[in-house]
Parts: sequence; structure tokens; C-alpha cells
Amino acid sequence: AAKPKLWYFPGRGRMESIRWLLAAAGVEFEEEFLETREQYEKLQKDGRLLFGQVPLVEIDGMMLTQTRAILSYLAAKYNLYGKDLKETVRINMYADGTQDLMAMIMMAAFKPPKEKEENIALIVTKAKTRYFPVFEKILKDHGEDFLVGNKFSWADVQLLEAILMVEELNASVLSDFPLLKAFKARISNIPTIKKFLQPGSQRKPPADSRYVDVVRRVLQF
Ligand SMILES: CCCCC[C@H]1O[C@@H](O)C[C@@H]1SC[C@H](NC(=O)CC[C@H](N)C(=O)O)C(=O)NCC(=O)O
Repeated sequence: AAKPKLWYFPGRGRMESIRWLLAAAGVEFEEEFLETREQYEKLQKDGRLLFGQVPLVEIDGMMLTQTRAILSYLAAKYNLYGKDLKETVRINMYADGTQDLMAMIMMAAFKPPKEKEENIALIVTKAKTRYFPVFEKILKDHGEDFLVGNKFSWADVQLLEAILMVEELNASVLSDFPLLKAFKARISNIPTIKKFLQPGSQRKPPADSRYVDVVRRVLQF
């Protein structure tokens, strides 16, 4: 079968969680990077962007947009979505929470420089007071290796992605969360994830001014 194809800017943004999930599932994918307004307008003209937005993923003969819809499709397709509806809804809750946390980091790149420091401090505080305590408690209460049903799922992939992103802002953010520290080591050692964490993988670096400039140029804002 043809490899899934991802259309997005040359950076993390909303597409990075999709890259993580495909990589965790051991699925190779191709990427088209949007660097010019023309590329974006062509996708629109060709009717490939349902609401005129990216991420866009071509998979199984479909042109998919809407990040959460794509992630849900992939989680189900690669059996990373729980054994029944009760597990699936838990995975959705946890994934939505980590998406909310990562969206703060994603948007921070577009804030004016003078607000950056304050913004980062707020994100780290949110991670330490709202999100990480929840996942530390889940791991403590369940005493299992994974967040849901003691089986590797999309929720585990996204929590690791979020932990690493917050650590890029503050390296000692897990100092009060021993179970999350162990979780990070465990999940990072899953072969498909370990490979994705190696240099040279399709994982993207933190947003920089070049990335912001490309997005602003393509989307003209
Ligand atoms: C101020 C922050 C702007 C961020 C802009 C983009 O850069 C990324 O880091 C985040 C977004 S992604 C690009 C943006 N896509 C979305 O907002 C998709 C939202 C959708 N609900 C999804 O989850 O996929 C885009 O195509 N916009 C065109 C436009 O709506 O006309």
C-alpha cells in the first residue's frame, strides 16, 4: 500500500502529534512541506482542504484534514485506541488534555518576543499544576506501565510527546513526578519510539523564527 503523505509547514505545529503516532505505530510516511503561498492555494483550488486548513494527510485513498479526526483514525487503524468504548473515551480524554497543553506551546511561538518569557513560565506552571499531577496520579492509582488498560495506546504516545516538549522549556519539570520520569524512560524505549527519537528521523525541532516566518508567509497573517 502507498505510504501516508503529510502536507504541512516545515515544523511541528498541529502535524507533530500525527508524525508521532505514525512513527509509534511503525508506519513510514512521506511529507510535502508548504513553503509558499502558491502551494497552499493549489491545495485549496484542488479542493483538498475541507475547511481550507492544514494538516492534510492522504491515507487509504482519502484526503483527511482536522487533526483530531486524523489522530482518531490512525489510533483506531493501528490498534492504539483501547479494547472497548470505555477505554477509548479515556484515551480521548487524556489525548485532549495533552493536546491542550501542547497547543499552548505551539501558539507561544507566534507571540511577540517580549511576552515569550512570561508565556513559557505560564505553560510550565500549567504543566506542573494541572496536567502532570493528573497523569502521575493515574500511573500511581493503576500501578501499570501504560495509562489505559495496561496496554500501549495513543494516550501514552501523546503524553511522552508533551513531556518532552515541556522539558524543552524547563529541563527539571519532572523533578516532582517520579512516576512520570519512569514512564518517560519506559515509553522512550519502545523500539518504534526509540527510533523516532534518534537524530535523522522525521521528528521536527522546536518552532523557531524561520518556522514562524514560513507560516506567516503561507497563511498571510
Ligand atoms: C497565531 C497562531 C497561528 C498558528 C497558525 C498555524 O501554525 C501552526 O503552528 C498552528 C496553525 S496550523 C494551520 C491552520 N490550521 C488550523 O488551524 C487547523 C485547525 C483544525 N481544527 C485542526 O485541528 O486541524 C491553518 O491552516 N490556518 C489557515 C486558515 O485557517 O485559513
